Order: sequence, then structure tokens, then C-alpha cells
Amino acid sequence: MSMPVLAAEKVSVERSGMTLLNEVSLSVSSGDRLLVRGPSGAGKTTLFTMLGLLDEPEEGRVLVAGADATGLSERERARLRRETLGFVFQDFQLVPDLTARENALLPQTHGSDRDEAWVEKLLSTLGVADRQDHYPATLSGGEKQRVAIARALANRPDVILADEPTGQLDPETTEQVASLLLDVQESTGTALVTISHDPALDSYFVETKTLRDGRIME
Ligand SMILES: Nc1ncnc2c1ncn2[C@@H]1O[C@H](COP(=O)(O)OP(=O)(O)OP(=O)(O)O)[C@@H](O)[C@H]1O
Repeated sequence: MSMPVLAAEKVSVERSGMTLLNEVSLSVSSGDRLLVRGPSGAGKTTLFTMLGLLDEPEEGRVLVAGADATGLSERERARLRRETLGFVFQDFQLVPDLTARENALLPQTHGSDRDEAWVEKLLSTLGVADRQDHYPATLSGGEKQRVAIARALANRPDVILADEPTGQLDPETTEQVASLLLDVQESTGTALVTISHDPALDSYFVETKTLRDGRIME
């Protein structure tokens, strides 16, 4: 088996004296897709935050391409995040005063090697090329999420992390967005970790894990 591009090893998180995650372990390698399911309050967002290097666990480690990300400075974590991870959120989180295209190009702002052709290809694959000069307010929910997926892939990340990516979409749009997300994931060989309670996503994933009360159920 190839080395995991992202792994949690016995990650435990405590906040205000409550255990939010209890020795959670999981890993994904290039091209893998993993769905983490769980009811409300199970700890899904907390897990997303840890895997996304947005916060640090009290115990355990998060490894990116085999390197321990715990104990890094905020600055080093930000760099690792930018270079290796792509994020998709339930509420899209597009910048309102940037066009679709400018939003998708955002992750490339820091890099020296801008690759606008790649982002244009992504927008086209995701079926929003003709909307690229529009502002988020004039896009449908499905279009916004497709732009957000292009943005997540703009830096050719090793892993896409998606937190309830279809949570604000109707059933038909959920199906379109889920298939497009998985198509681009497959064609780019990126690993994908999706965190969701939406049963509509189950059929797209072979590997699923269930989180309950902060633990992965066996
Ligand atoms: N900083 C905190 N201090 C104390 N408790 C917290 C904190 N953050 C989250 N929690 C609690 O931890 C539990 C897990 O929260 P989390 O947001 O990870 O769950 P979730 O599975 O994403 O839920 P949902 O699907 O409703 O968003 C919840 O009971 C929540 O109220």
C-alpha cells in the first residue's frame, strides 16, 4: 500500500472538559475516497478541523504525507494547508466581491507558479465556464459549489476535505454536484475525505466510516 497522504492517529480532542474526539484514526492514500458519516453532534466538524490543520488535538497526531503536522507553528501549518489540502464547505464560502473565476484562482495567489489554464480547465469540466465572470450572488447553489470545488483543486492538492458539501443543495443538485466532485477527484488522483450526514452521498462511496460520540464505530 502507498503511503497515506493524510492520516489521523489516535486523535483525541477535549474542549471545556468534554471529549469531542476519542482516539480517532483514519487514513487516505492518493485516489482514495472516504465518507465519514455521523449524526449531529458526533464530532464531524471537530474531525474536519483537525484533518484540515485548522486546530490541534490534545492527543494523537495528524500526518500529512507521512510528516507529523502536530507541533508546527501556525505559519508552517498554514503553508502545509495551502500546499496539500483543498477545502469544500457546506456554505460554499465564496468571496462575494470576486467573480467565480477570481474565487477559483484564490489559492494560487500565494504561489509563484500560477496556472490559470488549469483553473479554466476545472471550471469547464465542472460546467461553470460560462458563469466565470459572474459574482456569487448571481449563481445558483449548485453553481456556487461547483466553483468552490474548482477552487479546492486550484493548487492541485493531495487531499480534498469536504464538510457537508451538499448540505445546502436540493436532491437533484446534490446528485449533479456529487458526481462532478467524484469525477474530478478520480481524474486528478486526489484523495477525498467527505464528512456528511446526508444519506444521499452513501452510494458514491465504497469506504465509509461512522462517527458517533466522538469515536469511529467498527
Ligand atoms: N469548543 C467547544 N466546547 C465545548 N463543546 C463543544 C465545542 N465545540 C463543539 N462542541 C460540542 O462537541 C460535540 C461535537 O461537535 P461537532 O460540531 O464536531 O459535531 P458535528 O458532528 O459536526 O455536528 P453537526 O452535524 O450538528 O454539525 C457537540 O456536542 C458540540 O456541541
